[in-house]
Amino acid sequence: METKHYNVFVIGSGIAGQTAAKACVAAGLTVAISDKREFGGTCATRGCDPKKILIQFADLVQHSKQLKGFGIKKSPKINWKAVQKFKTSFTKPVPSSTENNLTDLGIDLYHQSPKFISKNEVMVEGKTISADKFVIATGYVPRTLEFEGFDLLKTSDDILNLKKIPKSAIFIGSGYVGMEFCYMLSTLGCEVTMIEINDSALTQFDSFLVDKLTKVLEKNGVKFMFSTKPVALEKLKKNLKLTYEKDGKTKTIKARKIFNTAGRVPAVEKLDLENAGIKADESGVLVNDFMQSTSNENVYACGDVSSKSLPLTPLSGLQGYIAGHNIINGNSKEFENPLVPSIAFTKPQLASVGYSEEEAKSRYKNVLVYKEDTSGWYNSKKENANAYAYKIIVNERTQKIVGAHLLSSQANETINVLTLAMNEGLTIRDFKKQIFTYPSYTNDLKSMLKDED
Ligand SMILES: Cc1cc2nc3c(=O)[nH]c(=O)nc-3n(C[C@H](O)[C@H](O)[C@H](O)COP(=O)(O)OP(=O)(O)OC[C@H]3O[C@@H](n4cnc5c(N)ncnc54)[C@H](O)[C@@H]3O)c2cc1C
Ligand SMILES: NC(=O)c1ccc[n+]([C@@H]2O[C@H](COP(=O)([O-])OP(=O)(O)OC[C@H]3O[C@@H](n4cnc5c(N)ncnc54)[C@H](O)[C@@H]3O)[C@@H](O)[C@H]2O)c1
Repeated sequence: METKHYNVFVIGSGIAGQTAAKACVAAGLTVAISDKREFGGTCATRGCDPKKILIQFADLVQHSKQLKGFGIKKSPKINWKAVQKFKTSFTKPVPSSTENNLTDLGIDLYHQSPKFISKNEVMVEGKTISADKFVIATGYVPRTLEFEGFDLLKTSDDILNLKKIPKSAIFIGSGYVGMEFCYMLSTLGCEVTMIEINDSALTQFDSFLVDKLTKVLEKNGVKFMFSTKPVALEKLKKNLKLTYEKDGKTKTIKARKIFNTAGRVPAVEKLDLENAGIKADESGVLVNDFMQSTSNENVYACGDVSSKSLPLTPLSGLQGYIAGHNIINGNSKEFENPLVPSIAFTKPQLASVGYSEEEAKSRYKNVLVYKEDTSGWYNSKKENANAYAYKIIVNERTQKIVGAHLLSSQANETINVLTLAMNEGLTIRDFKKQIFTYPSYTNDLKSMLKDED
């Protein structure tokens, strides 16, 4: 049987795997990448990028709905087929351009899931491959829900490729994926029900703001069913029927489409990690601060699949860079948990960076909590916005911001300004000295940090 050797064998061609592979090949190492799906990873082909393209059309409709009666006569009619064509013009070229780019750099490509057969060997495409170092960068896959008929559930991949807006849809799980797409479909005319096992949506965000966002989506027509457990799914002629349990009762609900948005888990199943002594749990492949497996020193893991991930694109890229650096130079760069802003792309958007109020209060002796419903402010009123609010947390002793939570139509941009202020250690006074454009949402941030004196 054919055997080949590389210095570095990377599994997964998303941002994490590509970043590690490119660094290694640039340093003169022999490198290969394998992927069992199209090359390019989740973000560019079936995640962040196509999602934002589709959601901007919902934003347009939502914005025009807000201004109906103030000069807008009719909401724009969306040609979904054309929208899909536009989106596909971004996603379709990704696999071939990624493959061409990697090949041009001198990286060998494999198109299958490799399986570890020993500590330093995998089997892929019928070949035994040995490598000095392996990089596992396989990302996340949707969580499998263990109930009868679960295989009828669709995932975010299917939402992104919908041929038409369904008449009705049920989402199971109100995290980032569920909330973004339930906002999109409900705005574009779909009758949406959200089923969530927890007692609220987006539990990783501030509840003062999540409650407001939930109310906005309810106004959009979304029916939220919290503390509800799906237990079985059945196909009818036109619809799907979901059986669920709530308050000790078992009931059913029907819809044209039912989406599994109940979270994503590390993609390690197919790799036979045990043959290489690589340890993984529900957090992913267990790694130390050098992104190196804690149980096999020949192996690094980065991006969503690593146990140190916060599953977001910028962090996955950073971890890929650190893994690559440490393979080339020996373990010398540590992953230091940077401040990571995150955002749910609804309208209004919900963004967050740093500590929650509870975390800040447990960490610092005295904290100042700036919190307000700002729907009466000019920026909100001028677009007849459906909600505008914030919570900013400051360490009273240092007068520095330690957490910021924003609900606004521009939160995806303004959260970055606060991230910069936090990273640079600006005090409230320093921040308020800045001159920003007017009238802008960034300028509002200064008013949110009210003067104490
Ligand atoms: C719908 C959606 C929207 C998102 N929106 C955002 C957003 O707005 N902002 C943001 O920051 N993040 C967003 N994310 C998260 C973001 O996409 C991920 O954090 C990021 O893509 C992770 O990069 P990665 O390189 O670690 O993994 P991925 O990009 O997932 O790459 C992993 C690759 O490994 C391959 N693979 C898996 N198993 C195997 C195997 N056994 N053998 C070979 N190859 C394998 C996969 O096919 C894939 O190509 C979103 C995710 C989803 C699903
Ligand atoms: N805008 C963004 O940055 C963005 C967008 C999409 C995804 N992502 C990344 O992808 C990751 C995964 O996102 P996600 O939305 O898939 O997961 P998530 O973990 O954010 O949300 C999953 C939700 O499903 C619920 N749930 C779990 N099991 C359930 C069940 N049996 N029945 C009903 N509800 C159930 C959970 O309580 C939770 O509210 C996120 O952590 C995020 O980092 C980011």
